[in-house]
Amino acid sequence: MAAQEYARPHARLHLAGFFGFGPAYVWSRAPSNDVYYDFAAWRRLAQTAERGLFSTLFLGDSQRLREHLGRITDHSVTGRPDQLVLFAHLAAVTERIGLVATLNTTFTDPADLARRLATVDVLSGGRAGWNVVTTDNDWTGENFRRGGDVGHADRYRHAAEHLATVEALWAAWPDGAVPGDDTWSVPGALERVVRGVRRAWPSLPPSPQGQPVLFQAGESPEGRDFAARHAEGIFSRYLQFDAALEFAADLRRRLVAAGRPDDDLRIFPATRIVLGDTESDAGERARWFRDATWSDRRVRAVVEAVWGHDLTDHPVDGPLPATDPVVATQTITHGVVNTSDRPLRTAAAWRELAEARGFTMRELVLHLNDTVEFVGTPSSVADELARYVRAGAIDGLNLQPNSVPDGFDDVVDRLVPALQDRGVYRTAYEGTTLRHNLGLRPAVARRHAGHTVTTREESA
Ligand SMILES: Cc1cc2nc3c(=O)[nH]c(=O)nc-3n(C[C@H](O)[C@H](O)[C@H](O)COP(=O)(O)O)c2cc1C
Repeated sequence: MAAQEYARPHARLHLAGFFGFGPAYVWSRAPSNDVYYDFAAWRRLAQTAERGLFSTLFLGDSQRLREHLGRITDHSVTGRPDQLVLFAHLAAVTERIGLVATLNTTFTDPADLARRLATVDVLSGGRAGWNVVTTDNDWTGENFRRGGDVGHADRYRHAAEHLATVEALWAAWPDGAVPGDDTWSVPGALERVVRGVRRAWPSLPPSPQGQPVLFQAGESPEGRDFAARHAEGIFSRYLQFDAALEFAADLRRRLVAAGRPDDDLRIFPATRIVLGDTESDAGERARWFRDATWSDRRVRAVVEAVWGHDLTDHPVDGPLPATDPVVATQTITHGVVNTSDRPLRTAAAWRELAEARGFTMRELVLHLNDTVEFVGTPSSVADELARYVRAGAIDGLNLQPNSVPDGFDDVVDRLVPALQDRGVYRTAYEGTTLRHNLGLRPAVARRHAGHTVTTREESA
């Protein structure tokens, strides 16, 4: 496609330093798992990302250790530091990069979350973001007073109410009002937020970006509509080119239906990038990362999660087990990657696929976990990313480092200059806030003068 034929010939790519929790080379081959709790490693990653003019850091969340066959497992990252505490530290050693935390609306309290997020936003000079998730499992719920699972529709209803309260609290402190100033201390200057029969008061003034930037992650029609109504960014799963284009078009339609401009939201799927001196060098590195990520033990764990019992003696380079899954012990609450609540059906589908394609157990698991990655020379990867961005398929990437703590080095040193040469990447931060650097308008909830502060009429 010639440059002038693109839907957005002048669009620019945003990079986000992302840390997921699936099976990953990054944690399995790091000098030790302790690197996840080592501040020096986080600082190095954050400062490298900022040197590479990344728009933001972006952390996923999981609030409970995972289980496999009834026992705590280390097949995925074990434990995660509290994101806002980590970001408070990282804000002190960075200047411009954004700090987007994934926090759920199902198990948190709005006033508490509003205050903690506003604290990071104010202390970082307006660099905070909130990836609003609903968290869809009861094994996370077990760690919270609210407990258990909440049905899908209820989760989104609850999320809308939670978010409305948080935004009302953020908006209730008048812009420019300073403690000590007469306009601030007079009764009624600070607005009270009424939520049901309860009252809440704001804790902090707004940061230079007004309020944290809102992201959303959830892909059902309800999730997409929630994003179209409230969010300014979305963490998506769609990266195959046509699927990404279709997803973007669907979201733009929903934005317009929600009364917003169709360029009001940034789309960030997650991926990895593997660079090499030649295409074949890059391909070899990608295969090496894949093999290092998918140890025999991890391959077996994916199958065990469906079959429901230990398969230690089953060779991973042979066919799937001939026996059927042990149905009774397998439920979605086990919380291991790829868990299924319909083991017999999943096993039948996997067998059919493996037989049709002649897959061993390992080949099947690799096939099922095959995600779109950008593998090539800096120049070929930059060309491909420019195509995605200019066609309007994506706005940014949640980029997983391939190793810790040096995982962003080659992207920053080799890919970023190639993207800049093509005019598809910034050469300096445009501003000091995350909102400014993502090219966003004021938050949806703050657009209209005299925005609503009261989320529900106070009952008598
Ligand atoms: C790309 C993506 C990333 C997500 N990341 C998280 C996460 O880090 N933590 C979390 O608790 N839930 C996460 N979720 C779960 C969602 O918040 C939501 O509960 C789930 O996707 C079910 O909603 P849906 O049917 O609208 O997709 C993620 C969902 C998607 C699609």
